[in-house]
Amino acid sequence: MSDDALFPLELLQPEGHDAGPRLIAPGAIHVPGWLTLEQQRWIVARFGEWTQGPVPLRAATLPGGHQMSVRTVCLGWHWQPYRYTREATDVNGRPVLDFPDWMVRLGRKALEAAYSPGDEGVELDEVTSSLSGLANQYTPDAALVNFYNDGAAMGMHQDKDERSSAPVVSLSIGETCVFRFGNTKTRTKPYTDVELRSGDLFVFGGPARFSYHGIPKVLPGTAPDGCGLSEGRINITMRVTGLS
Ligand SMILES: O=C(O)CCC(=O)C(=O)O
Ligand SMILES: [Fe+2]
Repeated sequence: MSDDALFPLELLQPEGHDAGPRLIAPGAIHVPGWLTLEQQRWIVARFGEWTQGPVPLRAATLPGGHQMSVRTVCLGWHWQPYRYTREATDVNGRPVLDFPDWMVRLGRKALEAAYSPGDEGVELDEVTSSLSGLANQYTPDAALVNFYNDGAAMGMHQDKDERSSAPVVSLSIGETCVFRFGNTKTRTKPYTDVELRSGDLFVFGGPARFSYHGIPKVLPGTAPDGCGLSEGRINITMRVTGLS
C-alpha cells in the first residue's frame, strides 16, 4: 500500500481543520481552516510591511494606566482606547495606512463563508442565515492587526467603539489561541471557549455583534509549518466604523 493511502492528507490536518463552519451563538460562526497556508504566508508578509509603516506596533495604554500585553498596528483608522482617529495620536501622530482593497474583498468572502456556507453541513438558525445578505455590501474600513507573543492575552471586552452594527470579521495566523466568546450582558458566564488555529475565520454579527469576548491564552509552539510565522499569533479584526 502506498503512503498516500496509509496517510490521507486529511488525517494529517489538525483536528477540526476540515470540520466545516460551526455555529457558536446566533450570529457567531467559526470557520476552521478558512485560509490556505499560502494565503497565510502572504498575509504574514503584508504584516511585515505594515509594522514597518508610518506607525509601529504598539501596546495600547488603557485610561487607568494599564498597558495591554497585545501589540497592535491599525489600517484605515487607528484605534486607541476608546476611539478611532485618522492619526495615531497616542503613538507618533502619523496617519495610519489605508485600508487595502483586497481586505474589503476578503471581508466579503468571509461573510459569505460564514453566513451562506452552502452544503457544508452546518445548521444555521433563521437569524444567522438572515445575515447572508450583508456579504456583498460589506465594506470594512478599519482593521486592528494584533500580535500576541510572550504570554500576551486580551481581557473580556466588547467591540463597541464603532458606530455601526455591521459584523466583525476575525482571522487568525500562527499559534493557536483560546478565544472566549460570551454574551452581550456580562463579561462572565455563559461563554464558549473556542480554539482558533492558524487559518481560522470567526465572524460575529447580528445578535452576537456586541458580545463580550477575549483571549485568555495563546498556546506556545503551535504555529503550523508553512504559515509564515514561527512563533506568536497574528489576529486581524475588520470592522465598519460608521465614521467619515
Ligand atoms: O485576537 C483575537 O482573536 C481577538 C481580538 C479582539 O478581540 C480585538 O482586537 O478586539
Ligand atoms: Fe474584540
